[in-house]
Amino acid sequence: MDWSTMIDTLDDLDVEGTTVGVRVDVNSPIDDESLADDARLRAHVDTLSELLERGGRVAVLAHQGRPGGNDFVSLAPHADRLSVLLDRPVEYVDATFTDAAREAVRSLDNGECVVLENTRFYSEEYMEFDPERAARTHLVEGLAPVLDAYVNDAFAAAHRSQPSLVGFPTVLPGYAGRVMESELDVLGSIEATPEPRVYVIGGAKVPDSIDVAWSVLEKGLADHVLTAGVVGNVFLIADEVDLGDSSSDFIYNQGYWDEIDRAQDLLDAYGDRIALPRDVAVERDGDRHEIAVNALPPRDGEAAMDIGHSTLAYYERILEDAGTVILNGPAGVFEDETFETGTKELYGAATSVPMSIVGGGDTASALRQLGVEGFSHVSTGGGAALRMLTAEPLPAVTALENGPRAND
Ligand SMILES: Nc1ncnc2c1ncn2[C@@H]1O[C@H](COP(=O)(O)OP(=O)(O)O)[C@@H](O)[C@H]1O
Ligand SMILES: O=C(OP(=O)(O)O)[C@H](O)COP(=O)(O)O
Repeated sequence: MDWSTMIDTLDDLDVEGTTVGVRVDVNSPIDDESLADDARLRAHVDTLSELLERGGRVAVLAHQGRPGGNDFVSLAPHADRLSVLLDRPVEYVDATFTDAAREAVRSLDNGECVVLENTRFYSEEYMEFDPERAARTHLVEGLAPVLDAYVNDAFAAAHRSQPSLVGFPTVLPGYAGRVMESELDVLGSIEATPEPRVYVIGGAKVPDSIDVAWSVLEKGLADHVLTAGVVGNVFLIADEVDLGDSSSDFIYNQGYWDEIDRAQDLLDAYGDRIALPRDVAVERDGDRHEIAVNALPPRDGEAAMDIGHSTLAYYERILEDAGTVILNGPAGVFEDETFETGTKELYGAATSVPMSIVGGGDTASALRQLGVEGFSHVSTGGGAALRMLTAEPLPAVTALENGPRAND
């Protein structure tokens, strides 16, 4: 699809003196209420600097974390960091669509920037709506009247149909920011990538990963799907492997128990193209200990924290023949040195595939931490990149396509 004829970009926006709501994705790892990684903020510097240098009045909108999570914090640290990255004052306002927020936006001068509060502090933002309904939420009805235009640079959240992503472009002229633009350029033509095509699904967002696996297997886009991380554990349980109580409780407590049935259905339908871990790593006596799947369950209290070396050898053989590999989600709890091996080696092997595309906030942070480099493209998005690489439309992009344009 040539998206560029359907969506305006910053090249089409008359910026000077215009008040622009800019949706970014700065959802970042948080350590004790502070930013543990600023890569997602740095990604948006080009878009924000350009708008400010061209005399725009910028109100930044973004989410951080999910309700109930330890990373569900205010955007105050993000505003502080943006101020350093943009080399200009960035005011933080602890409101999103109230009088205080509107007043802060109205009082912006050309070249000034304000960061509004975490959009998900407001409950409707964590729901999915069609764009017309999203346009009637408190957030959009409250804030849109003080904005002249809307820029979506939040490619990493573009697979969500939430008010800040699909509501604003329904009522305001919408534009793709520079991050959105480059991601759509690179990821827009999965069918043109070399085959065989391998999808690696790891990490912890199990429902999203299973959606993607269904889609790429059903459409014949994937020759192989390699499972790892919590996703791999869910598939092992679906394959009737006894992973022990610790891993099972973790999956249950995350609310992913029903995903086991979906994984089972997927294995029934496409089992010949889905690869499951052959061994897992647990912590035993303070060290890494690998257990073959046929020797499971582990001891009481031990959880599957990484894929083991036998799995790595198996997956690396599949990658040797791949034309394209698309990866999202760490293979294990990479934050702990004991369990970084699976992610480091699997992702390292993927860099030798002719076309290698990686996505995901935690994944990108893991790769930086582990010093793994050399991919064809590192996307700012995980779920969004995977969704795009299933050739499915992204709701936030569709909303930009269908919404009003300045020259309508
Ligand atoms: N076996 C595992 N058990 C528990 N957590 C895991 C396991 N494997 C990976 N994870 C966790 O998955 C998280 C990242 O997953 P996810 O958010 O899906 O990635 P991304 O942000 O790249 O899409 C990391 O915090 C990592 O610790
Ligand atoms: O981090 C994100 O996605 P990712 O983990 O797929 O990279 C985005 O900020 C979307 O967040 P969400 O998955 O809580 O909607």
